[in-house]
Amino acid sequence: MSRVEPFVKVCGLSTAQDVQVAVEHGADAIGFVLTASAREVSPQQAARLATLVPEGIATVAVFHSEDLPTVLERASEAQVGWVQLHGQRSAEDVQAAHDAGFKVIRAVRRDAGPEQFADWGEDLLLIDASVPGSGESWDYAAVRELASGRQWLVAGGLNPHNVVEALDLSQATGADVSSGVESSRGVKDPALIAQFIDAAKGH
Ligand SMILES: O=C(O)c1ccccc1N[C@@H]1O[C@H](COP(=O)(O)O)[C@@H](O)[C@H]1O
Repeated sequence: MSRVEPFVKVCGLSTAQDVQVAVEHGADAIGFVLTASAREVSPQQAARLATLVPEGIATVAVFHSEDLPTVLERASEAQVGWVQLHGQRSAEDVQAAHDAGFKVIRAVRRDAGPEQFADWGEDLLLIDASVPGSGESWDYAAVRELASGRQWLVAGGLNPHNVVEALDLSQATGADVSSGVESSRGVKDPALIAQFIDAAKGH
């Protein structure tokens, strides 16, 4: 039985080689972490890396607890098309990012209250482990009902070996990875990036 090809985002990239591998293997989105993290890059670094990403592949600036004006300022400097908002957010934040010309991934924790899974106008919902970027896996089937009918990405503890099962269990639209394609914390492994995308896309 054929299945729709999932949307694949690879996050926390900081080198040209990693971006090129992700692009060549068919990633749909490339994430640059612009918040405190082992993967943090400056908006200027992100802007340089974003020039390597062809049109049609989303460039995403990832934020945690920064307020919206800071998010918008840094994302503009990084010249990305999307922002990914973790932390305490509101529908007004999503609207403000849209008004500034960005598409929005709104991230919620897998154990968030049901109101967090409602449609706040975001372009994609992302359902993640309790601590984003920690490599922590979870019961990917648990939010299937809550997220049913939404366009959403499953994240948290994914790697080339479990991504297909996670997509099947969760019925998510796509998958997002960081730790699972690293050789050590914050250091991406190009071979793992390629394996992850190939596995997710069924190549
Ligand atoms: O990757 C980070 O360091 C990070 C920091 C702050 C907010 C989000 C972050 N990454 C997101 O976390 C998941 C990936 O988690 P994992 O490492 O694969 O378990 C993904 O949504 C990233 O965009």
